[in-house]
Amino acid sequence: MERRKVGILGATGMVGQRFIQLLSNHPWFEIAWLAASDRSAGKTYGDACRWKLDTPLPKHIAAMTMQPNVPEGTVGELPKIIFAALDADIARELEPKFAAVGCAVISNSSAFRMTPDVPLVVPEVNADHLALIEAQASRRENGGKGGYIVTNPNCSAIGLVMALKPLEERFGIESLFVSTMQAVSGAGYPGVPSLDIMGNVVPFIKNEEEKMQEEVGKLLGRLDGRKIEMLDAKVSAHCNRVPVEDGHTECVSIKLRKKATREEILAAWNEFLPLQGQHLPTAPSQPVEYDDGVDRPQPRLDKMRGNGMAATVGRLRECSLLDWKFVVLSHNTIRGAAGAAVLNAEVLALLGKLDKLDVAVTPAVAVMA
Ligand SMILES: NC(=O)C1=CN([C@@H]2O[C@H](COP(=O)(O)OP(=O)(O)OC[C@H]3O[C@@H](n4cnc5c(N)ncnc54)[C@H](OP(=O)(O)O)[C@@H]3O)[C@@H](O)[C@H]2O)C=CC1
Ligand SMILES: N[C@@H](CC(=O)OP(=O)(O)O)C(=O)O
Repeated sequence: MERRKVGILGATGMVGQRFIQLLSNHPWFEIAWLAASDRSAGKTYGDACRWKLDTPLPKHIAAMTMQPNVPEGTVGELPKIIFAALDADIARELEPKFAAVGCAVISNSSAFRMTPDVPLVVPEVNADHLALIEAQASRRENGGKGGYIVTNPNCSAIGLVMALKPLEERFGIESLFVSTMQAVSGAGYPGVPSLDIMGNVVPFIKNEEEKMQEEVGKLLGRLDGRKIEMLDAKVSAHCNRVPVEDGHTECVSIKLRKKATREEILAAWNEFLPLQGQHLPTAPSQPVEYDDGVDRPQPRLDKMRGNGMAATVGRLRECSLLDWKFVVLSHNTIRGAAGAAVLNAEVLALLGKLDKLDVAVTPAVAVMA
């Protein structure tokens, strides 16, 4: 099968680098276009990026020239699929420009997650919400070229909803309380100053608690025609930054609508295999893995389960305030960001939603300075 050409916007950042890592040998997608800020445009990727991952930067990627961060002016053809890893303010300005020329914009940013006609998707949880793309087709600013924006959630919300979805399906969720311990890579590069985080815990991450609370409502909400009915449950989040490199850990207490035994809850997680048989390259075979070790999950030991795409759950026990409590861990830049977006793109490919894009941009004739 010929691989589809893709671009990465924000390619030099922490999430952008994960995109490079996950897409360099992807069987369905081929990296053909890279862009970041104006500071990077015109440089080779190798010169523009401070590569921070523990696998080598592929030589052919290091040699690629960074393109301008707008659809116009690309040297050569603009790919129809753009993975975006930009700060929210920049994403708000740039992502619609790519959708308007007919690209599928697979975004990591929070800019449009709560926009009613933009799907906010974790494929194992709510792939049906991708139908909202059709609602975007009628937007005037999308220019009738079939372009659209699809988003994945906040990195802490992703691990949480993976653990919650099987419980919501079988027992219903009335309320929950979650307290996070979030890795420093979640703040991008260079991120939190070392003197603030070494030997310390910072009990504040800007807008994080609000995002977690509202995104859980949309992710576990019900698609009703062209809108999402939010989940009717109370969600309260405390978010903390801890001196961990990668992997967000979350302590959850939950009240269910229907009583459930420990065995029923474990079965719900174990039997949660919504993508089984779809053969998606990035999908973990067991999306929610329960570990019955007394002191698991731990970021150093468990973040790479399912190639960094599984959520590991442990320490299920009764809660004296609500019904049950447990711990969930997921890799924040893989499952929580780039891997989530790649999996969204794989589902879009499977659904044929990458086939009708009509990208028409006049390529620049001159090679950039
Ligand atoms: N890190 C994480 O765990 C997660 C991050 N996200 C989200 O993903 C997005 C990216 O995060 P992250 O990779 O950590 O951030 P970084 O700060 O590490 O990277 C930011 C990227 O944006 C580029 N950029 C900066 N300014 C502009 C501009 N004006 N135009 C175009 N590109 C620009 C940078 O390019 P340059 O090198 O040229 O400056 C760089 O490629 C954010 O929205 C973040 O909230 C989502 C989930 C998890
Ligand atoms: N704020 C998250 C990462 C992130 O970028 O989240 P969002 O995609 O919602 O902006 C963290 O610090 O760990």
